[in-house]
Amino acid sequence: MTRKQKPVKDSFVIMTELVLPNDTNTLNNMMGGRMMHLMDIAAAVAAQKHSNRIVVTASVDNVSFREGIKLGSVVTLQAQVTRAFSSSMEVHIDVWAEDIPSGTKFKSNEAFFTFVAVDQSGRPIDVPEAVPETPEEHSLFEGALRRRQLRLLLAGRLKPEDATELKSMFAIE
Ligand SMILES: CCCCCCCCCCCCCCCC(=O)SCCNC(=O)CCNC(=O)[C@H](O)C(C)(C)COP(=O)(O)OP(=O)(O)OC[C@H]1O[C@@H](n2cnc3c(N)ncnc32)[C@H](O)[C@@H]1OP(=O)(O)O
Repeated sequence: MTRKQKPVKDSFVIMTELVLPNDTNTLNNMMGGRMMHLMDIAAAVAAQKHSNRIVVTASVDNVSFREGIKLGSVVTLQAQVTRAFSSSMEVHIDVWAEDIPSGTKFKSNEAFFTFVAVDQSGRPIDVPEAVPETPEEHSLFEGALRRRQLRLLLAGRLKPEDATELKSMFAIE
């Protein structure tokens, strides 16, 4: 049976939040854990839109915090599936922080999340293929295999000798 295909853009999610006092530390900057919570939700909704299934977070790649986000800032999260494998989907997320009174805006975070679509019993279930269309979507799609091998290697789920895509990056002619 041929697998259903869906354009990656159909999974696009945009979420806007205001940084409130409960979200901040004693320096009045947004707490990292609160940011990761928002990122998890936005990325999960993108994976749900692609799969039309319940999804669980399987892994989160490196998340770095470049600059503090002040109380009262507006945070905008943009998430989209980059590639689907069998039951898993990689989601790319960009986060922007904006201080509206001063008119300043900067990109505060970027990350890749992996979600797995599951059935009612929590067992992994196949998802549609994700089809990239724009040059940026193609670039994220191509890199997804390499990133998948790296995260599965680090999770002890892939043997180094099977990480062919990764090895090809370091192959010496
Ligand atoms: C009806 C109402 C709907 C609800 C409407 C409301 C929704 C409103 C939206 C809000 C949404 C919030 C969403 C929060 C989402 C959580 O926070 S969920 C809580 C945190 N996460 C968990 O509890 C997950 C716990 N882990 C597990 O359940 C299992 O390990 C997993 C992830 C299902 C994998 O199960 P497994 O038995 O190891 O399966 P296995 O066949 O070996 O692997 C399956 C796939 O997982 C991949 N995988 C496994 N481990 C990893 C890893 N470490 N890294 C990357 N990929 C991995 C495999 O590569 C494989 O991929 P494919 O080759 O199939 O593409």
